[in-house]
Amino acid sequence: MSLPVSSTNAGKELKLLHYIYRQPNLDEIRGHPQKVIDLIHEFEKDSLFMNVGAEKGKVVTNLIDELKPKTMIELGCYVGYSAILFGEAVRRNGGERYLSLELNPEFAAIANMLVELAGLRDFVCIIFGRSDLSLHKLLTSGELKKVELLFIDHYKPAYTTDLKLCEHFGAIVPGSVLAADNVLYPGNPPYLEYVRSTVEQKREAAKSGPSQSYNTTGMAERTVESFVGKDDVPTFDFVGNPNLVYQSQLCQPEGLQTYNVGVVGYGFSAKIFHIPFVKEVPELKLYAIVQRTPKQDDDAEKDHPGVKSFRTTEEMVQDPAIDVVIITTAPDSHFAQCKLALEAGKHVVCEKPFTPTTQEADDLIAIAKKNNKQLAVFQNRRWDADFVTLSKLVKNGSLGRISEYETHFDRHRPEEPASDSHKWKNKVIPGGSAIYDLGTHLLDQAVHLLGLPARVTGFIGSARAANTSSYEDSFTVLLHYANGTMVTAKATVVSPEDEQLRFWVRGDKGSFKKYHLDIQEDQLKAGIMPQDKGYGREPSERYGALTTIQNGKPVKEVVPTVEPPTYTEYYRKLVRALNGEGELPASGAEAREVIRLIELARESSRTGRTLGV
Ligand SMILES: C[S@@+](CC[C@H](N)C(=O)[O-])C[C@H]1O[C@@H](n2cnc3c(N)ncnc32)[C@H](O)[C@@H]1O
Repeated sequence: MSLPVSSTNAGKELKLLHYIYRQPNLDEIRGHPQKVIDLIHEFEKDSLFMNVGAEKGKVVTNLIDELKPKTMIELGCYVGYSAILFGEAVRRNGGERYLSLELNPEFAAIANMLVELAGLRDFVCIIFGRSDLSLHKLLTSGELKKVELLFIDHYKPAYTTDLKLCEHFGAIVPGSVLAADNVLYPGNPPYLEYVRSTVEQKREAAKSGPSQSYNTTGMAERTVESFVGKDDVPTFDFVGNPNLVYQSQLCQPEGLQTYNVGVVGYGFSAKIFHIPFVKEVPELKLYAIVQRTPKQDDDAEKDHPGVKSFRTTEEMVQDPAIDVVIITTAPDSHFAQCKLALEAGKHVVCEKPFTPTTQEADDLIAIAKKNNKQLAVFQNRRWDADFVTLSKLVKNGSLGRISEYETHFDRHRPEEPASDSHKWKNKVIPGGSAIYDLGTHLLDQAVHLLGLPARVTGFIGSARAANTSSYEDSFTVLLHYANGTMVTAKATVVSPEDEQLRFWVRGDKGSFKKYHLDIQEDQLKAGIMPQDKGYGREPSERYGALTTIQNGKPVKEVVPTVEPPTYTEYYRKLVRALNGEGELPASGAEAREVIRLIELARESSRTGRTLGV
């Protein structure tokens, strides 16, 4: 039997280890599990870690306090967060040991060091290897006779097979308690079905014998392929003990507040940029969609059974069950739609560009305030992997003082779009044109990273030879900063390049150059969803390069694009803000500043003057 090679490399996990072990007060941390946990929380703010986390952790520590197990086992140790948190609770409750099973040798090694630092080395035992092999050894050697409390948090398809393994060896006894994470998100229908089946149902199913493969029904492809290769099979084929009866209880972390979401519009933006991400966040429930004219092959009701369907926003906002309204219609409708939703007492997420004018943005901000509702704007490109990578380089000083920040959104589409094209993106409407469409992304990123400039110069127009509609398809905007930094934000439709330049940022210590637009939009268009394997991850041939001067000579190194939290982070952050636990992912007030810069750039372009902000 071969040991599957884990596909995860432990880059950020190793950085976590360095971060913790480089703390100047290491001696004060040593022997204090909670201090190690706090440092893990502190470090993981910027990246995505797989820890069970504080809220769900509390559900399990409450169980430990109640059950006081002598031995507790967990499947899936990762870097040891739960082993430290739960190990300490088991020890505090008079327990004897905590066994933690982990497949990935790097994670197991990191966890060992953190457990040691937490002072739990003699209590928590991390067993490296795949869980079925480790469990088999523990059960057949007699080392583990019965399961008191089992925390299941590893490879989702193995939840049921590992449980059956324990059942087979008689380790599940009356009083055994299983705590399984992630059964709702990302979801584990076969496990839930198994523990909720009656004895009769299980006996019936057992007649066909062991399945010899994992049951992955209802699981996302990324879930099935994570940690192990997609062809992985369980090592043992046990039917388990169909005579056992489980009491199944769903434990939501205390205070898990959920929000019903209504989406206005059912076009590209709703389908690609909002609904898939709303569905990724457990606290958000896709509740309703406004689609003015459903068609045979384009019907929200059919695509999302069980989700309410409305024809108008007016009707939808009357539904008292809706908490958050997402506006995905064309920009010239944003003001009216946002106003309607805010005045009906809903929180609002407005697609970018926020509004055609600063005046409308200010009015909406005031309406939100008056109604005591949150108003956010979907500046999702703050979570582009390349922008997150660049931001890290700027913030950690790799580039030194930034003198030039060049940011592009160029394509080669020199032909004028057909006049019957229905896309607002090719029409002359308030809030239309490239500067509103693409400029909002580029300018928002620049302001998010560097702050507001002192002055603006704009050149806005069409790069196409034929432009009968007068649609402004291209722009160059210069942002002049008080400290001398110059931002050049450009988008054009005439750029016959094989690789389009995305960022070129130069400072007195280094220069970062990157080609290609972030991969998420293309993946979404190709049907690759946030839960799919590889979503958001940039292939290495698209990585950017950092050039620094060493010994008087330029030295170039490839900078791997970070694994981004993806656009899902926008909605996670929104939930935290709605819970009163942080800032909005991008507020109306922040988006208003971008609209102001656009207005100034347009005026500058019209008058040929550079304007103060
Ligand atoms: C969600 S993480 C566990 C998080 C951890 N319980 C915590 O809260 O800190 C899942 C872990 O399970 C490990 N894993 C996946 N499949 C496994 C298997 N078959 N046996 C043992 N560990 C496995 C992965 O390498 C990963 O580290």
